[in-house]
Amino acid sequence: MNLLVDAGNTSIKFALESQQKILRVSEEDALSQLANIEAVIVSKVKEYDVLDNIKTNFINFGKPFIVASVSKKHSGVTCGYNNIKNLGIDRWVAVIGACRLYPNRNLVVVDAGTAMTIDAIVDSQNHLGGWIVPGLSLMKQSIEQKAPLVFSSNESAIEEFGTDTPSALENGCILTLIGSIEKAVNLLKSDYNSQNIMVLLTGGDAQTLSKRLLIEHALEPDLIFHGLSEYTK
Ligand SMILES: Nc1ncnc2c1ncn2[C@@H]1O[C@H](COP(=O)(O)OP(=O)(O)O)[C@@H](O)[C@H]1O
Ligand SMILES: CC(C)(COP(=O)(O)O)[C@@H](O)C(=O)NCCC(=O)O
Ligand SMILES: [K+]
Repeated sequence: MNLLVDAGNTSIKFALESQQKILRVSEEDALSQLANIEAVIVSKVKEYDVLDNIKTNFINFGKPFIVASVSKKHSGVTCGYNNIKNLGIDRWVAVIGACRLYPNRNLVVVDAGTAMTIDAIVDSQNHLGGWIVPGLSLMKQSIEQKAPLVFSSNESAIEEFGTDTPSALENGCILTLIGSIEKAVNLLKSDYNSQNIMVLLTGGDAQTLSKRLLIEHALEPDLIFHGLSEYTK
């Protein structure tokens, strides 16, 4: 059994993996299982103290603690970045996970976390690159911080055109994110002659976006973990 870790900019998530089967667990449960873990594989875009503790524990017992990194090619997928070192590892493992789960589709991989990232993959192995935009919370917070008259509420209505400030803000930000996903799909169709496109949504705001995305898509909350499990081979 392996421990997979997704250390994002907002939160750190854990999963246990055995023979490619993935089970999400709490930090507490992950730590309580350490003695039974053979290897730890980590995607991190930010440092967390708990990771240092796990690493020390693992190294003391002579067990592998693997920090995943981007390579030009992994599991048959070619990285589209010119300088691969600059691509976020969370994006790269999500791309690898997506290609594993949907080997016969052209893909738009959306990780709606602190930032929302979009990555395009054609011919099930050719990563073209992508976009980084502010995530939903960040987008709303940044306007609220700079414009004192703009405020949000937990009760804003779902509507196309907002009829009060919280609703205008919430719907504007969500539909901005939706618009960029649709733009990526349209670009793949028009400029890359791609058919058979699948949009995959992961990250903390995946469900919120799913409700407003009218084109074919799938929720894949464990995409990063599926990608990390390719690093155990
Ligand atoms: N209960 C929640 N706690 C924190 N963030 C949440 C919650 N529900 C939705 N979100 C949204 O999810 C985002 C974080 O998603 P996540 O995938 O964990 O990000 P990251 O991978 O960057 O750590 C937040 O920016 C916020 O917009
Ligand atoms: C774009 C990101 C901040 C997204 O991080 P997240 O929102 O998932 O925490 C992360 O993938 C990152 O730091 N990327 C490095 C820059 C790049 O991918 O080009
Ligand atoms: K993200």
